[in-house]
Amino acid sequence: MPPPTTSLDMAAFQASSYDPPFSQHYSFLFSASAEAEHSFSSHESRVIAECELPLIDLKDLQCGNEEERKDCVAEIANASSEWGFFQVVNHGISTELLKEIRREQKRFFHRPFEKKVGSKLLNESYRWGNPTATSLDQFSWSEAFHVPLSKLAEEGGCYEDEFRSLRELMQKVAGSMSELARILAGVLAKNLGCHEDFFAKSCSENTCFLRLNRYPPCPFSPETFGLMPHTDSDFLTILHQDHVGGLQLMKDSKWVSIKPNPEALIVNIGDLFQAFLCPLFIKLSDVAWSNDVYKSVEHKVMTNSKVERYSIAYFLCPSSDSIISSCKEPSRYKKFTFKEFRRQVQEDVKTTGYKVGLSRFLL
Ligand SMILES: C=C1C[C@]23C[C@@]1(O)CC[C@H]2[C@@]12CC[C@H](O)[C@@](C)(C(=O)O1)[C@H]2[C@@H]3C(=O)O
Ligand SMILES: O=C(O)CCC(=O)C(=O)O
Ligand SMILES: [Fe+2]
Repeated sequence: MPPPTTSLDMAAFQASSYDPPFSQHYSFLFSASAEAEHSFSSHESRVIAECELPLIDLKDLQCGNEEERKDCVAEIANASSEWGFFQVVNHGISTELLKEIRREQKRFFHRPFEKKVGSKLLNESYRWGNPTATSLDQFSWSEAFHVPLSKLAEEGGCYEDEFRSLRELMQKVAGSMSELARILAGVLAKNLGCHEDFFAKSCSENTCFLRLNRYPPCPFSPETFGLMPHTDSDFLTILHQDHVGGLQLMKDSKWVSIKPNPEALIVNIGDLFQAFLCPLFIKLSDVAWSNDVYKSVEHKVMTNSKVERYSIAYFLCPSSDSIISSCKEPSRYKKFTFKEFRRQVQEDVKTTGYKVGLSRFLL
């Protein structure tokens, strides 16, 4: 069936009972006129290069000799500065567990839409589309459960019996990803002259999130975003994408797509690590450094018209009152807390339709 091009055709597009009603609620975004006006050229995504992210084998980090360990640390630090992204194998999370949670995630998202949006499933963490979108490039053709880990631990946290297994799997995956994030953040912090356990202390189970993403097939322009371009509002993200593909990152001012690798987990630097400046009182070396050593890089997800896509993301976040960057020399950013950062992001998304992020806090 050719993709519908007018709002009339759109109504004919039969979404499944579990798909969010994107067409009905956002028809004004997809009507022919809106589409004609919207120049997708700014996010030209037709012919783009596919890249292999830097692939880092973590076995050298834990059981390699000193030389291999140092090489592994250097690979992690270099990729975080040059790409802002890398992928890791021998990360300690079993492929079987990741396959199992994708099965349960699919079963969970395939519940009727009304059930997902109406009930308190996963503590009202459900979100879909983008209610403030006024144009296609502010819209995300996806649905997600953005779950605070603190809620995952709560007994009886609005889980229906038939999804107890999903909750248990989420706890297992969150636990493993937390451990991996702590190790990687420790390596990156130490490379900045900071205590290795700085993040273990400022990011606890109560401040981090696990996000389940589903990207339904999209029958409209192949340039519709599954998730609009953004940088992550955290220190570090650990991401498992399934075999479908669609994730792209900005590299040398061009979008490049990231080839799915079922054995690997993707790691990307968030805004907070880019702005991070080790509090001087625990700076362990006189390394001359400032912020922006590691790069929080813009990325997006593109839809496809054929198959749904799933991903699961772990966000390493500090407590709301954590100070991210002091304005002491040589910081490029004024002093701000995570709470101020998130509030500014939400205000910008509401008023402009886009996240502005770190540039709001430049000195
Ligand atoms: C890490 C995150 C940043 C984000 C919320 C999220 O937890 C995952 C998606 C991100 C995104 C992408 C589109 C928008 O820019 C945004 C405001 C949103 O609604 O989801 C950002 C979020 C953010 O920066 O807070
Ligand atoms: O689904 C993906 O591959 C990326 C998701 C993402 O960027 C996010 O949840 O912040
Ligand atoms: Fe992201």
